[in-house]
Amino acid sequence: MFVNFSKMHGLGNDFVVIDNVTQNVFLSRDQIRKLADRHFGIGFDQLLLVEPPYSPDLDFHYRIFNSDGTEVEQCGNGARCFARFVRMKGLTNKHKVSVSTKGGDITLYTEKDGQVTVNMGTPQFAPQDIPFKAQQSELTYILRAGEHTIFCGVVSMGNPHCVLEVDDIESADVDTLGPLLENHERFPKRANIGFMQIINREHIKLRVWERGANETLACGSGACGAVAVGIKQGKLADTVRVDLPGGTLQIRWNGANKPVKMTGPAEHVFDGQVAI
Ligand SMILES: N[C@H](CCC[C@H](N)C(=O)O)C(=O)O
Repeated sequence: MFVNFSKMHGLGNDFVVIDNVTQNVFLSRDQIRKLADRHFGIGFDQLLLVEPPYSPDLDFHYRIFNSDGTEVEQCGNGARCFARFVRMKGLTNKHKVSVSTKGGDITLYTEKDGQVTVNMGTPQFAPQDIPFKAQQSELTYILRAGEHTIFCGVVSMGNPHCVLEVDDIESADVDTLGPLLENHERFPKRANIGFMQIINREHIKLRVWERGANETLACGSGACGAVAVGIKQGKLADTVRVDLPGGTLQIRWNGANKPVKMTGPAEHVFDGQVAI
């Protein structure tokens, strides 16, 4: 069977996007892992499936698979590419697209300048909503990881995020602490690990060790989670520039039960066909 796909990226966080509205594609975990391989396959951080809506008041359903083959709840950079893909492929002519995901419904707005704004929903901090093992909700938690004592914030953007504040993003020990914390026993579904350097109240630098994908050049839900944690801790303003290794996102959150909004680019690289 041949499957048509588009290769896309959001700030270097790269995706294979498959139209599963006009195609009928089923991929096993092993097939996804093989396609994700950057030498033996196509190569991507995540694979995105565009599917028909599950209810009449939505435009599409959106499934997300990490390069390790696990299906996950949310992908912020992928959502921006999703918005561009469905218009590029003529699946819709709407500028505002409502999409259901495993982690909740999101709304995608394609701006006139080609940037995409995503309403990522309301951040969740209750331990049981992350999920995260804790007696009660705290602004900062203390975790033992190997010989390290880690102070972190924890939040769900539909998917779980652990956010550490670091003094210098370049020297942060992402390769050691990332996998240790991703697989920490207090995260029953593992977690994405954000390393945040606060430049000022309107500007942070961020690196993310992603659950199921290792460090990526950018993580949209991770940028949203880091800003939400920083605002809740009283360290950030309600609109923040987030500089990631792959580029810059603008994140806005007015607190409490308001949604987090993310604005950034979505790029199409090439179309292809792959035998599965
Ligand atoms: N690794 C994430 C999924 C992709 C998130 C990231 N690529 C984004 O832009 O939000 C997880 O397992 O929850």
